[in-house]
Amino acid sequence: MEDSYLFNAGKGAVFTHDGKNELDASIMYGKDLNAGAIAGVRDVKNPISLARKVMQVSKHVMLSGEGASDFAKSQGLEIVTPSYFYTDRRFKALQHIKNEEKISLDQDEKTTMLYSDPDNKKFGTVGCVALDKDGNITAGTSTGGMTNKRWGRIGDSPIIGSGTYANNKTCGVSCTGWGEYFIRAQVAYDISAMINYKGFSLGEATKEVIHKKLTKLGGKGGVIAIDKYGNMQAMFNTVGMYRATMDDQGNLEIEIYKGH
Ligand SMILES: NC(=O)C[C@H](N)C(=O)O
Repeated sequence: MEDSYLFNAGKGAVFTHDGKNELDASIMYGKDLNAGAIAGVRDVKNPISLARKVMQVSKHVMLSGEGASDFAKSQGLEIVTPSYFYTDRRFKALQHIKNEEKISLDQDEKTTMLYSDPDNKKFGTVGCVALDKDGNITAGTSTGGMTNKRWGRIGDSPIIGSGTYANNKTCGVSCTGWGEYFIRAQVAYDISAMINYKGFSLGEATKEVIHKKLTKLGGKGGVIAIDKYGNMQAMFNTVGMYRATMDDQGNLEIEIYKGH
């Protein structure tokens, strides 16, 4: 999905205020709670592969910027020129937001960042949660962040517990949405904690965190999640969220708007 220009991750990522693409990603393994994350990377073709290397090869959990790129090179990952990530559609979205910013200077900056970009209403971050036959859960998330971000802004996607979390005892979660709120609500970890400490089902936990906690804060977005029994859940408070599930028989379901 990072290689598809349609999603806000890898190729097709949104633009920063300065017209650059800065990529964030994270991955977590539920068996041993090992995790890897990278933030603000500009030249690594597949950010999620780099996050995975951080998890598997380094002693660290999170690397950022040029240091993360240096580590990618040392691991032989594919490096691209920053222009590889460019797409017209995303660049136009940045111009659109900047124009609106000029028109409505009195508007709250955060509101402008989110709502004046039509594409951003669907966010477009990519995420994956999986349960294997041995009961191991993995969660991963990759994103370009939010259009018009600046000052090295980092969202929830590379933050373990906010945008990504996995624990074999409970569930795996990957988030998309307005990152600042997902960080403040610790969305991914909180869903796992509700299952762990309160005995909630996956459905109850995702509903509580998205429709009560996050919504009350004013946050917009959603999660995909899978629990240790293989139950799958997509919960969001936006109009739609592109998602697909596949069971152990290979049955594929693809949905965009609210479920039936
Ligand atoms: N597109 C997204 O989902 C944005 C991401 N959650 C962020 O705030 O960086």
